[in-house]
Amino acid sequence: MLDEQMRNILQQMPKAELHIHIEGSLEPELIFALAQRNSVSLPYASVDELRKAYDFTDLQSFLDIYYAGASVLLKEQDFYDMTAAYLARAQADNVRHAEIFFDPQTHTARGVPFETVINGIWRACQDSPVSATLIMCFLRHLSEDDALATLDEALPFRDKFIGVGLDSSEQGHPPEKFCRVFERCRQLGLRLVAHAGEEGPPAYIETALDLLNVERIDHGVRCLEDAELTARLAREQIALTVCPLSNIKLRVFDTMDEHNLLQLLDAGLAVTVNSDDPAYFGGYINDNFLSAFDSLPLGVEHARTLARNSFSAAFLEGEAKRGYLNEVDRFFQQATASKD
Ligand SMILES: Nc1ncnc2[nH]cnc12
Ligand SMILES: [Zn+2]
Repeated sequence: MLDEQMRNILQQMPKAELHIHIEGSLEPELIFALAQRNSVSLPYASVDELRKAYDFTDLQSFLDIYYAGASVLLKEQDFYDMTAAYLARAQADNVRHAEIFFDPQTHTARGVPFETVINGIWRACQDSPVSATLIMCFLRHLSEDDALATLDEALPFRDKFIGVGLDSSEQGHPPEKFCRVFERCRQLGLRLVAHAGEEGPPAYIETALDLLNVERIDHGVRCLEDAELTARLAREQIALTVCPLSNIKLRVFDTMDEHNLLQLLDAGLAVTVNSDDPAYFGGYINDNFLSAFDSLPLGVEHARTLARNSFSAAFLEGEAKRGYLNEVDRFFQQATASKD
């Protein structure tokens, strides 16, 4: 059991969230409200029935329901409301900065214009006291040509997103499928990340680094299966955006006691803790911290490291980054002062 002081530290420490799919923050209540507002019919009779369907066996079983949930998003205001709800929840968890993924192809394939998606999400970010930037993800189960066409559609809005990522079904869709589009993005000065080593093998982490030139790996927990790769990730301080509750819900690990978060930290990796798809996986970022610290032998020093890592790995300007890191250091000085 976590003691009161540790709970308070985890909840109150300033933190950045670097792995959150905005469509994965769509709570069942909002799905039903938007379905009614937009006259979309859902294959579930009630919020409770929908929630009961959140019993996943792997990544694909989740993605099927996640894409169905996103079908209620049609108007710019829908994207605004979803993003505003996430940012309010993040603020309550003392998130100071969020780098938010969005999946435009999920919406443009249904006939929703790209500008509707990005303008709604972006406007909510502008209106929030939480610092928030956007990372556009390409769906890896679709073709690279589709990703290239999406990039073309996105370019008129280049000032509204800072980077690109790669998500959706990992197995059978290796990073190298997207070499050309990532190279174009690199030349455009976009920051690069990719999901790798969630369900896919450690080799996908290597190719994401070497062939896509990504700067951070989303998930990456399977890296420990390859000692050389682990040593490289530690040496180069490549950040891993780990999502503990997601990994349990999608059965990457059977239970939180078996999660490898502590081994990753002990290997000297630049680990961060994040929520992934909080509406589907049983909690927001603080729930992820609380659950992991409750089940694993992690203490105050680990919390400090994870809070610092979240800002160090963020795509922030030097001065802003130093400001947040100082805030973390002051927080931990005060939080631990009473014990000295
Ligand atoms: N955990 C995850 N892995 C891959 N694609 C995703 N899209 C939303 N959540 C995802
Ligand atoms: Zn993810």
